[in-house]
Amino acid sequence: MTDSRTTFRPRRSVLYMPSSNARALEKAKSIACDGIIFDLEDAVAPDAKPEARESACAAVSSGEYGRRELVIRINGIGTPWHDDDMAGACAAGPDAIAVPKVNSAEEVRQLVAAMEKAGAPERTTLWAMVETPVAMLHCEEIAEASPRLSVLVMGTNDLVKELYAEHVPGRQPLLAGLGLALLGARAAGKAILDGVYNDVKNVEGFLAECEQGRQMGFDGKTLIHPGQVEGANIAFRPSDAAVEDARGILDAWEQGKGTGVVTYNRKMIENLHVESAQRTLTMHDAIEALGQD
Ligand SMILES: CC(C)(COP(=O)(O)OP(=O)(O)OC[C@H]1O[C@@H](n2cnc3c(N)ncnc32)[C@H](O)[C@@H]1OP(=O)(O)O)[C@@H](O)C(=O)NCCC(=O)NCCSC(=O)C[C@H](O)C(=O)O
Ligand SMILES: [Mg+2]
Repeated sequence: MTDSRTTFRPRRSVLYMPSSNARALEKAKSIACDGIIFDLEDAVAPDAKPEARESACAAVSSGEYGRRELVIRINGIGTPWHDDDMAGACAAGPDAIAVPKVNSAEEVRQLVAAMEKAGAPERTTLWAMVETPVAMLHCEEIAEASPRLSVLVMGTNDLVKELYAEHVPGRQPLLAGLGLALLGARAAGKAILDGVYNDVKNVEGFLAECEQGRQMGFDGKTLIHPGQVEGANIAFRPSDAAVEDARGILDAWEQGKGTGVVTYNRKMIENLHVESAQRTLTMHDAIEALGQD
């Protein structure tokens, strides 16, 4: 269904919002994020869950969020709200349904079967949140369990909790998990989003984490506050220099046609660099087509 190697949808900035927060739901219509996750899980108190579910489904059906990718994060398998959330989300037909704490390929297949049984539209994909040690150790099989699964999402708060680790600059305690999840997603040809940065007032720390996430290979970052959107949009788009380099590489390759290896800016260029350059330009064009930033 979706293969991040052959299709590209910008997911630089994907903003969570509590679906119980009417002001946030309204504000998000004008926030320049690539995607919105209407949360029914951790950001919503148990008493508020039924009303939040209705609000999230109404928001998705409203057509008022423009070109943004709309995702409903339902409560996890085994919780008292899961079945009603799944039924409501499938009827609303968002771009995707995100499910927290997915731990195995079997759970992915169970979720996809539930989506089919509930009549989710074909275009609604599954996003699996990976946020436990057991998920880190099974990311490849989770990612490849179904063509309907399009995106893995890091849940770094839960992962820190489960590891008895700490949130520190540079995220050393999380690097093994982040790396395993990236390997699993890419091996299966799926997109993968980095986790959230909790300190909403710490711009420097946030931007450093965006930079790290992009360097590692994440497609974008999940966010918790509107103030984080612009930084993520810039960090995860190809820079002007990267676009110029990509064009230069393609030109140099074209001129040296048939030689198998050329140089550009004194550096060796082989077919693999040409493929990377093409990906950079595909990303650039897709972001330009959004008509913002
Ligand atoms: C973190 C917040 C609680 C901060 O809230 P607040 O102090 O009210 O922020 P501001 O006063 O600066 O808000 C300014 C305006 O922006 C709107 N706003 C705030 N956050 C959002 C948002 N996420 N989406 C849309 N709009 C938002 C406010 O309503 C203000 O609007 P206005 O009054 O009209 O000017 C808060 O930002 C927040 O609740 N964030 C989301 C929290 C959330 O969704 N958490 C769950 C997901 S994170 C997670 O669990 C990941 C994973 O599972 C893991 O394990 O890591
Ligand atoms: Mg979580």
